[in-house]
Amino acid sequence: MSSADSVSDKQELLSAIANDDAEQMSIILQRSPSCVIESVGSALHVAAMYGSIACTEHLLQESCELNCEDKDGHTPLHYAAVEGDPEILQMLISARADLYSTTRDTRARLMSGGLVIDMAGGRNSLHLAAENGNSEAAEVLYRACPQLAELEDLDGARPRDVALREGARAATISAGRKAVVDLLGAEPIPSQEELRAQAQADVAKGRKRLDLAEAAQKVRLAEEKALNGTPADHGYQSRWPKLYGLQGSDLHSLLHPDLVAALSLKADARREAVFKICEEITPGVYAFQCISDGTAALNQQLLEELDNIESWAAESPWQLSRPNSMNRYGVVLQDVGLGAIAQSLTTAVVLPLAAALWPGRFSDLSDIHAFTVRYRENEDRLLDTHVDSSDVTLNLCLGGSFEGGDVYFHGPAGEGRDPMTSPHPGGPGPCSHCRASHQHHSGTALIHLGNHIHGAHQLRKGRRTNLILWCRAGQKEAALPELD
Ligand SMILES: O=C(O)CCC(=O)C(=O)O
Ligand SMILES: [Fe+2]
Repeated sequence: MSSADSVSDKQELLSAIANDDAEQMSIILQRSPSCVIESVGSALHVAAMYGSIACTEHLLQESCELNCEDKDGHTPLHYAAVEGDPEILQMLISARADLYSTTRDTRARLMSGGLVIDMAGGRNSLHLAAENGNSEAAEVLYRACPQLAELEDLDGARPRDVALREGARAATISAGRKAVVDLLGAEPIPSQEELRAQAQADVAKGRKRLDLAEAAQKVRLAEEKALNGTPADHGYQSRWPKLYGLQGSDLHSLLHPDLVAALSLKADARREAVFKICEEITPGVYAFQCISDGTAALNQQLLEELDNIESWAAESPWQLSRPNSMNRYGVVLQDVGLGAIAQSLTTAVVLPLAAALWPGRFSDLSDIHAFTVRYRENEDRLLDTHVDSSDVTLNLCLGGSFEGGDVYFHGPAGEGRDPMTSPHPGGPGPCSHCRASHQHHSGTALIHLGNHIHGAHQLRKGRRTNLILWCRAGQKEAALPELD
């Protein structure tokens, strides 16, 4: 199957399941039996997530793999518990889904579409129903297996504790969580302050575990990359050598004059000027002209340099690795020796803009993951709905000639019921969760918070390359996020 087929099959499969059209779903699955949605998992995951009864029934009759895991280790039963549809849960339980399967500690580091950035590990489906205040779902699970209520997650919390602690993050405990708490035990409920302190401690513990795992992973990767070296270490001749040592001060002559003028002002005046040059396309997402178009503009140079590296790499034993699992045709800037650009752009543009747009929130953005994404026919052509593993993301269009491929934004994760787990139904057609979309042009950029749910529509024609900077605060303790 060509990658173009797989893109449209994936889209059609999603739409069919979202509409609970079992007949259409089965036609697509017959045509592309291995059609999976990378950010979600199998067709059964999607059916569980959308509460699609006919599709779930059909898949179970076809004896699909009941306990298969998505790439973060979640089973369809987990999805059903998070979404809270009691009927779907009952169907999965009757089909003998594994009730004891638990979540892994998950950090959506690799642009995975999906759940919150740090997810506590060791949670069973009753924990997940409790966490989300899905009382009917909790009841179905508890009746099927009372033992689940006694099991602890990796932070030592049982499902009832999770409902209480999650509830403590909001001003008042929701009716759903309260019903779960009452269902799962009669012991006295600790005060809001105590619960909040426990929730805070759990978040800190979980973050520490994930930080350690991630640090170990970083060391392994850095060792691998050091062995591999950069293209220059292997005799690569650069097309634009100046790019490799680019400093913040060099950028001033390369960025759009209005941006440079705004950023050179002091605090209040800067804030005012920043709001003038940034268009807020939906609350918290801003578009602005970052680089003036023209020949030999910074974005053009970078594009040419990356193309040059790629052509050279094709003929060389040097290994070009890709940025993450959702981007098969991009490049990590650091790997090719271009880390200085990311550093300079962050210091000269991202940090001052973020400080002006989200006052008091960012004083440090020193942890940077910079990479490109490229879409074109017969390669990747879209990006599934996801959140970034960043505090702030800069997305700069380097150029190319293309049609389509707009970026769309749902709401921020954790706000209301915007479906972090739900993929976009496909194409730029109506999507009830979409709040805005942005058409890229060479030199324009978006700046947004990493946890704003978003994705990229399918590119219809041509080729587009964007530079993405995922910027995070160094080691600063982040506050417990408010829920509800
Ligand atoms: O523009 C794109 O294709 C990628 C969009 C994205 O994921 C982002 O802005 O973080
Ligand atoms: Fe993104």
